Order: sequence, then structure tokens, then C-alpha cells
Amino acid sequence: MKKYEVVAAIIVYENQILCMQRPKGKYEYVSYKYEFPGGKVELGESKVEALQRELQEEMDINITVKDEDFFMTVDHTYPDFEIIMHSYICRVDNKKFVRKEHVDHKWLRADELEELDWAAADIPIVRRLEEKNHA
Ligand SMILES: Nc1nc2c([nH]c(=O)n2[C@H]2C[C@H](O)[C@@H](COP(=O)(O)OP(=O)(O)OP(=O)(O)O)O2)c(=O)[nH]1
Repeated sequence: MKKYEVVAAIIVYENQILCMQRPKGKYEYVSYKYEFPGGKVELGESKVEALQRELQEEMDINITVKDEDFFMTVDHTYPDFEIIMHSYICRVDNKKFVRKEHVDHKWLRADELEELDWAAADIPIVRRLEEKNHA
């Protein structure tokens, strides 16, 4: 089974988190699911480089991500492939971005995240964000 290394950004503006809805794709189990923006790490790239590239490509967001912004890693096996996904907290000072690939987006508080239909791999991240919010 193919295994991909994926990076994802938890974009935070004040007390809101950016949730992006994927378009229809090859696999129904990730089509139209909400996710944290990002994508696959390419050969020769570091994780933060990959995340900065993906945010630029899919949203025109120019952001510096640092290793210390790391939040958590999730390993998830879908029916056709496995992903190991590293998430990073990215605080932003405005809500500007261009939605180039996603079909919808929502800015939600941590306690509202579970209302959405997330990609299965994202559930542990959503749960931990929820928990931290109560801490
Ligand atoms: N970016 C991102 N991908 C996620 C999340 N959750 C999740 O299961 N994924 C999956 C969906 C994709 O299979 C993979 C990310 O790769 P991608 O978005 O670059 O891939 P893709 O298959 O849409 O596109 P591509 O390889 O054809 O360019 O990880 C998430 O929160 N963010």
C-alpha cells in the first residue's frame, strides 16, 4: 500500500480555526470532507517547506511556519493508501486568502469543529484541539 507523508496547517485567527472542504476526488472517502489545508511532502523538501509551498499554491497564503509550531502527527490508513500527517499551528493576523482548490471553508471555534464532516485522519486533531480549548 502506498504511504504518503502529508503536512497540514491549523490556521488560527483570534479564536477561530480555518476548516477547508476538499473537492470531489478519486476516492469518495475523502471527497467533500473538511480538512486542514496542506498536502504531500515532496522529495527533498522539509515538512515546513512543504507546508509553506502548499499554502502558497492552494490559497495564496505567504506564511513562515516553524518547527516549533508542530501540533501533532496522525497515522491513518484509508482503504487505498496510508498517510502520516504532521499538523502545525499557524497563527495569522488577518483572514485573507484565495480559495483556489477547495469548495467551501468555515472559520469555527475549537468547540464547533466536530459539527463538520472531517476526513477520518483529521478526527484525532479535531479532538485534541477541542480538549486544549477546555484546558
Ligand atoms: N492536506 C490535507 N490532506 C489530508 C487531510 N486529511 C486527510 O486525510 N488528507 C489526505 C487527503 C489526500 O489523500 C492527502 C493529501 O494530499 P493532497 O491533498 O496533496 O493530495 P490529493 O490526492 O488531493 O492530490 P494530488 O496528490 O493529486 O496532488 O492526505 C488534511 O487535513 N489536510
